[in-house]
Amino acid sequence: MADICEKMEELGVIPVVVLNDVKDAVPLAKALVEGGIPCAEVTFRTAAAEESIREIKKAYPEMLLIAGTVLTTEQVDRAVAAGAEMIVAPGFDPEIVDYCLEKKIPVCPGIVTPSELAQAVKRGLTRVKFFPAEAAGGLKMIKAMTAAYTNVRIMPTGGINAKNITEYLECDKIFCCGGSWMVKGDLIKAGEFDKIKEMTAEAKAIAASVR
Ligand SMILES: O=C(O)C(=O)C[C@H](O)[C@H](O)COP(=O)(O)O
Repeated sequence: MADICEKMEELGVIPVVVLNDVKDAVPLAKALVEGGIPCAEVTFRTAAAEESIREIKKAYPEMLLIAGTVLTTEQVDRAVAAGAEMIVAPGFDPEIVDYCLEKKIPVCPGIVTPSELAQAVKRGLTRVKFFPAEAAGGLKMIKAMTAAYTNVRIMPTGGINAKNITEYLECDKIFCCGGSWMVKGDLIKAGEFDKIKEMTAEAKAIAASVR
């Protein structure tokens, strides 16, 4: 878990991807790698997620692949078997978190409130996702909450973009940010992988300028 979180911190930005068609998986991965962010959180919002992770892992074994929107333990197993190295979810589901901890699968659940954060801390987690970040109080909320839970660092996701990511990354309570702005569904659908590469490189440059 520590190695993966370290990698995430180095990257600064985790692209959150929704893939509707497996054929887009490798071109998208290529754009991310060439743009300088060899990482993707592939969300289990679509049926293509599992196979997409498998295809990307085959083509780019060095990429850090995270499974997102994992809502069942069955999806945990499928994601890991396909090559995902970490499980992420939008919310805190004790069943999924405990399942991952028991199987020693790195897990980064979503939290929004101190009560949810307390559940994570109780289980020994020191890295959590804060989702939906902007809608749930953004940086102000993160700073207030982590003042009480000093050992925890946060990955805000939801509403983060090239304009507001700098202020998030400047906060030492934040280890990285998740976001979909550089891998938007319409760009993938239109096959605009050059544009994705360009926006990924821009995201990478912003993160590098802060860290
Ligand atoms: O599905 C998950 O595991 C999530 O936590 C949700 C995603 O991370 C956000 O939907 C990305 O948010 P945007 O960058 O605003 O598009």
